[in-house]
Formats: sequence, structure tokens, C-alpha cells
Amino acid sequence: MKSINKYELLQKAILNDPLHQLFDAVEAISIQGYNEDRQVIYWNRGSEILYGFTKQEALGQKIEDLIIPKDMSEFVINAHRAWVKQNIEIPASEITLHGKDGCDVDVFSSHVMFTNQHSKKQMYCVDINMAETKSAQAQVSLKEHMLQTIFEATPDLFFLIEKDGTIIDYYAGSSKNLYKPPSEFIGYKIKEVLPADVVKKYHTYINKVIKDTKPCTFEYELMLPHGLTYFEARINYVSEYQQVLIIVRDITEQHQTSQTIRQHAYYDTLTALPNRFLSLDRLSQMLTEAERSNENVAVFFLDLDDFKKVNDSLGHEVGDKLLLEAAKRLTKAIRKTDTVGRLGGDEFILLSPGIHDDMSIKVIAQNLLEVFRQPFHIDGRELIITLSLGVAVSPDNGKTVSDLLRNADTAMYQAKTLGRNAYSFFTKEMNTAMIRRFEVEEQMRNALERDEFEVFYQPQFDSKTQKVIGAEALLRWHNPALGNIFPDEFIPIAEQTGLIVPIGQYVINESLNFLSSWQAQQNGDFVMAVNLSPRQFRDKKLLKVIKKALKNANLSPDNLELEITEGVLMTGQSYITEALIELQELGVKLSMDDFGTGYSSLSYLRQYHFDVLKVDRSFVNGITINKEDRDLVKASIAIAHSLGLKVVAEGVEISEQLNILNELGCDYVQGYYFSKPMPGQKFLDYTENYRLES
Ligand SMILES: Nc1nc2c(ncn2[C@@H]2O[C@H](COP(=O)(O)O[C@H]3[C@@H](O)[C@H](n4cnc5c(=O)[nH]c(N)nc54)O[C@@H]3COP(=O)(O)O)[C@@H](O)[C@H]2O)c(=O)[nH]1
Repeated sequence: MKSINKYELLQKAILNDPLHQLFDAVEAISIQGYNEDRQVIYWNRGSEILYGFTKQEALGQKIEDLIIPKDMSEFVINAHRAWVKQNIEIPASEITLHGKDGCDVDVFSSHVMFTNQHSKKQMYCVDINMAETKSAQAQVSLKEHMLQTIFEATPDLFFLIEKDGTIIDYYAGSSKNLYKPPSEFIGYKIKEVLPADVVKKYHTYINKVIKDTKPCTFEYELMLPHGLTYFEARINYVSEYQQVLIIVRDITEQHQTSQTIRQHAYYDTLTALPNRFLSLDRLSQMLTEAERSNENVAVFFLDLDDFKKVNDSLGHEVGDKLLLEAAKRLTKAIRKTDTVGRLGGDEFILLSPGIHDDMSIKVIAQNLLEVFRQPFHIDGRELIITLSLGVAVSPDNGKTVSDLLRNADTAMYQAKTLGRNAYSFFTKEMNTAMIRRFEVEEQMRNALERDEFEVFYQPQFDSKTQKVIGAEALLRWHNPALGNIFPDEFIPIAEQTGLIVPIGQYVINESLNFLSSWQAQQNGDFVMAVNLSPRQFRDKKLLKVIKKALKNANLSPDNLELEITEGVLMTGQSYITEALIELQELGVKLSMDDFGTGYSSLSYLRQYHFDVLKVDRSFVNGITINKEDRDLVKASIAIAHSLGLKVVAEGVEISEQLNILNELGCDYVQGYYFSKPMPGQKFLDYTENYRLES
């Protein structure tokens, strides 16, 4: 029989130790037992997992040969010896040992020494794996580091507060946005570090966030030494700790940007008045309110009279200043409940809710006209500008924004036709005028294709010899549905719709072809005067069209005279100047039409190279009856001659007018005295007979 040695006996006894059975059940902790010679006498499952040695591999091995790193061996041996011999305890500590695979094993090791029933000392080591703890600690420290980096990188302020508002922690990268010095934060309540109105907001939202346990955001402003500053506070309730985390962001720049965007979206940049969009939105709100309270809203459509002339003759800068001053006057003239807005250009709108009768509307309208009676003083100039206004009242003149706006606009046009500086109430009849305009426009669209236009010719005469020197081409339109439509009506519509471009080309071609046959028939050298509208200058093909028409008609450029009104020149656009220079270089004659009716006719005469000046028929009309008109015509002729221009007087209806014009030295004349504009054939007959008779 195999004899059992002392070690094996001891081992058996140890193995049967009830404590070991308990240790064996623990896998999370490594428990090892060592005898006085530091040999392993116990090695639980936890030790197998932690160090990698099986129980069989470990039992009997010395501690220093198993898990103690070489450089610690001597220290461990001595410490163990000191404990066994002198009872000097090895204190618990965090140490790095190593496992079977040679890797470091970080443990928190505590030790216990006791004497067994054989009076032998046994040391038990209880090692707790620190790897997870270490990694958790590393994670915590990494997160702390990250948080610190985030704090430093963000300009936001962070506050941690108790539910009652006591600040328990804060972070502020810079103190620039702090209302109170940071020394007054920790331990203080929010109400002690912020003004009352802001505190009220904070309390409201803190209570809300605690109640809803959902984060929320709100905005507030603070007057800080560097100016008014806007903040956004984001609040989070950390329910586990019953604390509130507040992140405060400076949104001043964002606020200013959104203010600017808002300003641009809703307000006119020049006058700062509500723009079209906001004005009409307010009208919509007023209409809803008025319907509820059974009241009326008056919509005033305002337009500055002849603003374009001021703008174009004195420059856009002066025009802008005038608009600004006009806006100020309008703003001063209204009630608190009214809205005045700028629709665009020289058009304004006034919205007056709570209107009870026509009388109060008249008072408002007269008041508006009145505030424009005083001249405007701009850049040392005294400018007089008047208003035309149209009124539409809800619900009688419309229940919707678009109906009221359209009808007020129609009424405003009526005020203009009444002679301007006036107001008009919208009436149903005004719609008839509008409907007529649409009909004219609609019929005009294909009138060229349907061959409905015809050019008439009015002869022009040398005032001394009374010989025919040329003719003015004047367009006529006969439409089967509308009958004869006069140029005064259809030319402005053609101009507005752009249809004047093809229609104008037709006039140029027709009149030059006619001139060619006229010259051939009567063996003469005449000039054909053709009216050119402002819109035709925007046509890039204008010069080409004229050159081609001259070529086709086999005419010299100086057979063509283009009549241009101030309206063309006023726009001040470079393409007009360029076109005029090119026309003049081509050799076409340029005539200034309606001279004396505009603001700056004289300055245009100096600026552009004109050949002819056409005295407006309104002055010719008055030449026999009032001295002013006579003096004006006299002066116009003198100026024209001094600049080397010929003068045509139009609208000569009676012989007295012709005599006076002759006395004043006028070069050419045209008018009903001689003949009305005539169709081509009639004109040819007329001029032929006239030639033969004279
Ligand atoms: N761009 C274009 N404009 C054109 C064209 N054809 C005409 N028009 C312009 O329309 C306005 C009205 O023209 P119209 O009704 O033809 O009137 C002209 C003459 O008929 C009229 N006139 C001529 N003599 C007399 C007169 O003795 N008494 C009197 N009461 N009227 C008279 O004057 C008009 C000529 O005006 P003007 O052009 O200023 O010389 C008018 O502005 C036309 O210019 C066109 O093809 N294109």
C-alpha cells in the first residue's frame, strides 16, 4: 500500500476545509492558500480564471515561481517570512502580478495568516481583479477629459442646480456673458444671480422640465456691459439626482441675423415700412377681425404724382430721399390702429380698420392730401409732390385682400384721371374701365397678324413757303369687336405689355415704304417722322430693324426722323444713350417731342444731339390767347436755333397761330389747319393736289 506523506495528509485536510468549499463556489475572486514555505496549498476556481494556472498546476508551486514578477520576488519572500516569523502583517495593496501567459494581472490583494490544527501558519491571499475597475476608471477619466475639452471648446455656460434653484456647480469658459461674478454662484439661488424677469422665466421652465421630465428650451435677454445679449437656455432634468442641468448659449448673432432676415422679409428696406407682403397679411387679419365685429376696413391705395419725373430728372438718390420723407409724413398722419405700408415704387397703402361711415374716410383722405401740401426739402431743393389716392371699403367694395387692393388701385387711377392730387372712392363703374383695358389688351395681342393696324400720315410744312417738307406717321387701329381705338388709349397699353415692339417695327417698315413710293411719285425729298416709345429702346434689334427698313425702302437715313419724348431719356439707362448715339451716327434725325411739358427738356437738349425740337401743341394752342405760352414758344425757338436745331410746331389749328409762329421764326408746322392725319392714298392725293395748287 502506498504510504501517505505529511504533505498529502495536510493537503487532504485542507481540501476538506468547509471554508474551501465556500471559496470554490466563488469565481469572481481569486483565493489562494500558501504554507510557511510559500507553496500553494489551495487554489480556487477564481485563481484559475485570473492567473491561468489550473489547480493541479498550481498546487505545491511556490508563490514566487507562479505569479510574482521577478523584480518583486525578493520583497515578497522577505515579507512572507517576516509575517510567519515575526508576525509582521503584509498590508493589502494594489499590485501588478503576472499570469501563466506572462501578462500583467492587476489585482487588489489582501492577505490573512492563521495557524492550522498542526500549528502551521497558512497565508491566504484574496485577489480582486482590478482590470475592469481600471478600465472603468480609465473610461471615467477619459470622459472627464473629454467633458473638460468640450467645456473649454464651447462658449456655452453650464449650470447644475438643485430643484429649488440653488447652484451647485457651473462652468463658464469666459466671464463675458455672466450677469454676476462667478464667486456669487455656488450655493446661491438663481434669483440671486439674475434679474427678476429672467428668474421668472427660469422658474417657469424648471418647473415644466421637472413635471414633464422632457428637456426644454427658452430664450431671454440680458443687458450686459458689452450690450444687449440674447441667450438660449436648454434645461434638462436629471431625475436620478434630482438636479437640473442648464446649458446657456449666447445667440445674439443668430438673433441679429434672424432679425435682419425678418426685416428684409417683412419690411421695405428704404422706408422701413411694412412691405407688400406684410401689409397684405395685416389686411387679411383686419378683414377677419372686421367680419367678426361687423365693422369695415378702408383700404387706401396711394400713388405719388409724377414721381417718375422727379426720380428720373433729379436722380434716384433724390427720389429715394423723397420716398423716405413721404413715408415719414404718412406714418405721422395715421391713427395707431392703422397700417401704412409700401407696396413698391411710389405706391403706398393705408389700412384703416373700424371705419363707420364715408365721412371718416373723406377726413382721412383729405388729411393725407393735406400732409403733402407742404413742399419737401431735399438736398437744398424744394420739391412739391402730390398724392393720388383710391379707396375701397370692405365688405361693399370687396371681401378679400385681392379684391380690395385691385379696387382701391382702380379708384386711384380714377383720381389720377381727375387731375391728380385727389382721391376717389371705388365705384362699380370703375370696373368697366378696367374691363375695357383688359379687352383692349386682349384684342391687341393678335391685331398685327389680323392686319388691323393702319398708318396715317399728317403732312408737315415749311412755315414760310408752306411747302410740304415731310409727314408724321401716326398709327390707327380698327378692331372688329371694339371699333376704332385711339392711339392715346392703345399706345400706353402696347407700351406696358411690350407689344409696342412688334407694332413699332410695323410702323417703321410701313411708313418708310410709303415714303419711298411718295418720293418716287412726287419726285421729292421728304422726311418721315416716326414716334418711338421708351420700350422700343429696350429692343436690342431696334437699330438693325431701322437699317433694314431704310435699305428695303432704298432711303437715306436722313429721310427718317425719330420723335422721342422726355420719357425715353428720363430713364437715364445707358442702353438709351448708346442707341441714340448709334442712331445719330447712322445719320437718322432725332426730334425732341412734346418740348416744354417735362422737367428737364433743356438739359436733355444739351446732353443729346437732337436735330429737331417739336413744340407741344398745348403751347401752340395758347399762343394766340396768353402771353406766357407765346413767350415760352418764343424762348423755345430761340434756344433751339442757338443749338442749331430746327423747330416744328404741332397742333396748328388756325391761321393766327400760323402767323404768330412765322413771326417767332418757327421753321415747320403741322396741324388740323392744314390737314388731319390721313390714310396713305388720301395723303398722296392731298399732297399731289396741294403741290399742283401751290
Ligand atoms: N410710339 C408711338 N406713338 C404713337 C404712334 N402713333 C401715334 N402715337 C402717339 O399717340 C398719341 C396720340 O396720337 P394721335 O391720336 O395720332 O394724335 C396725334 C395727332 O393726330 C394730333 N394732332 C396733330 N395735329 C393736331 C391738331 O391740330 N389739333 C389736335 N388737337 N391734335 C392734333 O397730335 C398727335 C401727334 O402727337 P405727337 O406724336 O406728339 O406729335 C401721340 O402722343 C402720338 O405720338 C406710333 O406709331 N408710335
